[in-house]
Amino acid sequence: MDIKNLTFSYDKKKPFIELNQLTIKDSKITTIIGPNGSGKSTLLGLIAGHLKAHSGEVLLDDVNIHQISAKERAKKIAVVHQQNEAPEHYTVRQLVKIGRYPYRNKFGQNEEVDEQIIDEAIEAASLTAEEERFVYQLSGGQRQRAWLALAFAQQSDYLLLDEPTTYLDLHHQLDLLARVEEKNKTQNQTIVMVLHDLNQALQYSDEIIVMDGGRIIAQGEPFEVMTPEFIHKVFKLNVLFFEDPNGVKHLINIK
Ligand SMILES: Nc1ncnc2c1ncn2[C@@H]1O[C@H](COP(=O)(O)OP(=O)(O)OP(=O)(O)O)[C@@H](O)[C@H]1O
Repeated sequence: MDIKNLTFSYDKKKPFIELNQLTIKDSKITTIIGPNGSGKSTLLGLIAGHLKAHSGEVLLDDVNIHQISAKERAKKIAVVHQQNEAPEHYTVRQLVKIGRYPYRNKFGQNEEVDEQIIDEAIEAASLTAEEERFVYQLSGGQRQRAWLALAFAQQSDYLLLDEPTTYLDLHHQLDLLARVEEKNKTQNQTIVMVLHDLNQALQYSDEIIVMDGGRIIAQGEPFEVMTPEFIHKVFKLNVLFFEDPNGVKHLINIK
């Protein structure tokens, strides 16, 4: 995915997002970090094709994203938002089935294949025991995983996740990230996610994009980009690296 000369603003007077050039690497996990209001969700909305740039373009295989029909786009890009409104009285399975709609055509659909893909998506999100429950009956964490299962069922090239761990306890945060990582590793799905937790960004990403004031101020491998000096500059945090007994480095906050 390539982004060229992109500008976007919520109020027409002054561009908020201004990006000259950005390439999202295929089959990698890219995480967007940055302070509140820096434009992370807006960038994700532009990449997803939910927002229209004022100038410039988002290219998928050299085709402008807005020239791709909504149905074709849904085969290429799946999005899980921070808050997702489930249709009332849908069971988990019915919700996940929505992920197969883009594959319907005038000849119908191969129901058997679809059912198998839905089974796998529900399994990958660890919701098999919940599949006949109504979505409104689920806990916040289970609900988030139901949306993830829907996105898995889309079998898209790209999976975009906007702060997917926000409503989850730590165990479920790590569980969700592990499931996403598994999809990336086993199916080469390109992942673009927004995370607030800097350690999670460090541990789960191949590439980091740092935003501030609507611009990308750094991009690269996590440990190259996220130095204590840089984190202090962007997030006004005093941090240092701590190496755990397994040799994994973590950022810790100091006074
Ligand atoms: N629908 C909207 N209409 C008008 N302004 C908006 C809209 N959505 C976001 N903004 C503004 O655009 C700016 C960037 O918002 P955005 O949600 O992209 O930031 P973010 O980096 O994702 O923030 P956070 O970390 O708080 O989620 C903010 O100043 C916000 O108030």
